[in-house]
Amino acid sequence: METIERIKQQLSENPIMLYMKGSPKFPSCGFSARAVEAIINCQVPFGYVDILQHPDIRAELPKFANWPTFPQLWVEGELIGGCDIILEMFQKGELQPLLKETAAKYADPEQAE
Ligand SMILES: N[C@@H](CCC(=O)N[C@@H](CS)C(=O)NCC(=O)O)C(=O)O
Ligand code: FES
Repeated sequence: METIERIKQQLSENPIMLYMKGSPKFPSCGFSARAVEAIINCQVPFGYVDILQHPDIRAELPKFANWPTFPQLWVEGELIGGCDIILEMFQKGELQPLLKETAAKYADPEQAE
C-alpha cells in the first residue's frame, strides 16, 4: 500500500492518533514525551505510530499534514497540532474534553458498563 494510503487508513481506524518519536512508554524525544504525557493524562484510548520505525511515514506525513514536525496529534482525521499546541490545550483544560468526547463517540458499546 502506498504510504499516503496507509496514513489515511491509520487515521480512519484511530479517532485519536499520535505520530511520535518512540513509543508512549519509551518516547525518543522530549517533544514526543511531553505530548504523550498530556494525552495519557486524559485517560483515553489512542493509537500511535513510532515514526522512527517508519521512515516513509516520517517523510510523507509532514507534506500531507502541511505540518513539518513531530509529534502530531490527529483527532477524527484532523490535525490538532504538535507539542506546543497539545500542551497549551492541556493547560487550558481543552485537551481532556476534546479527547474524552471523541473517545466516548467511538467507544465500543459492548464494553460499556
Ligand atoms: N515546536 C514543535 C516541536 C517539535 C519539533 O521541533 N520536532 C522536530 C524535532 S523532534 C521534528 O519533528 N523534526 C522533523 C523530523 O525529525 O522528522 C511542536 O510544537 O511540536
Ligand atoms: S529528536 Fe531531537 S529534538 Fe526531537
